[in-house]
Amino acid sequence: MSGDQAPSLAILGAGVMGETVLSGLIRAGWNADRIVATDRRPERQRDLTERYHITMLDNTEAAAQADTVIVVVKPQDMAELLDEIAPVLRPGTLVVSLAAGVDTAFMEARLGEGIPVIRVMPNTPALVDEGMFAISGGTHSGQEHLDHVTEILASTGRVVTVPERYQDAVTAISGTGPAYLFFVVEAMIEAGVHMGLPRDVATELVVQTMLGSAKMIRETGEHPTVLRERVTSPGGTTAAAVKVLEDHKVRAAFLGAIEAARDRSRDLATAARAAAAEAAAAESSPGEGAGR
Ligand SMILES: NC(=O)C1=CN([C@@H]2O[C@H](COP(=O)(O)OP(=O)(O)OC[C@H]3O[C@@H](n4cnc5c(N)ncnc54)[C@H](O)[C@@H]3O)[C@@H](O)[C@H]2O)C=CC1
Ligand SMILES: O=C(O)[C@@H]1CCC=N1
Repeated sequence: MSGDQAPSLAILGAGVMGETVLSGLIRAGWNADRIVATDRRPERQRDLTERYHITMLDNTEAAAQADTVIVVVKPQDMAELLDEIAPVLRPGTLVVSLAAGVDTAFMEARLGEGIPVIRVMPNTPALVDEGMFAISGGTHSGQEHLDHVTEILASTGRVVTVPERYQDAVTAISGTGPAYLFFVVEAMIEAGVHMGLPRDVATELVVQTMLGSAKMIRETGEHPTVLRERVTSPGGTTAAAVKVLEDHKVRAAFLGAIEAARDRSRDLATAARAAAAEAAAAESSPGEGAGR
């Protein structure tokens, strides 16, 4: 899809997640000349240029040049950004959104006919090349677009294609998931410190236990319940600990938390549409919003 000419990829809104993708591409050997990025904060522009030697442009310049445009702003900022770049996109430019809640129908409506779009839910472990990406195509995108995005993202993690109706659940599981696991790690380290372990020792114990457990689930292919039962000696320490977790309904709390994330992802779609409607209303009566 992309030719030899630079640049072939633009990252619009290079905050936490935009930089995660950018740094992964650079680590994977992408020439910095093939990537341009944008951010509305000048200090962020300077910082990224210094660290990655990429060219920072404004949104329309970047979108007009690239074959693939990755949009990574907050859902509420998406309408404004898509409206800004829509007039300058060349036919066939692929637009890829990494935003929670923003669906392909919303993007297609703003970008117009003939612009293929792909929706992606990434996660931050892509920063260490262990990301999880779930991708879904829109009405004007085909297998070649999914393959192209898979190839780009596979340099920093695993990529699965899912029907778009799964994306809110995916957002709640793998998009938000690192935060749940960091939360558990924080709690375990605090417990170690509480019991008198030096913080660095507690951290090392917890992090290696997390990594080893994840690797064990993947490499043995065993169900996590079986693995947990193997740690649980009758009448032992694990049984005592798990009883306290069950007494505090920690499993139910996880289910509730993950459903709340799924629901919030749905709300973000509504918020993105509301922001778009508000912007349209302000444009049709420019005096109204003044002074806010
Ligand atoms: N942080 C995470 O773990 C994940 C984030 N996402 C999605 O990624 C998107 C970005 O999230 P973060 O990177 O966490 O937020 P962030 O706030 O770090 O990054 C957004 C960046 O976009 C810039 N920006 C905003 N409007 C702009 C515009 N019109 N033109 C150019 N730049 C603009 C901001 O200055 C900021 O640097 C969100 O839609 C979020 O749902 C998805 C999965 C995981
Ligand atoms: O918290 C958020 O809204 C974003 C989307 C998934 C992870 N972070």
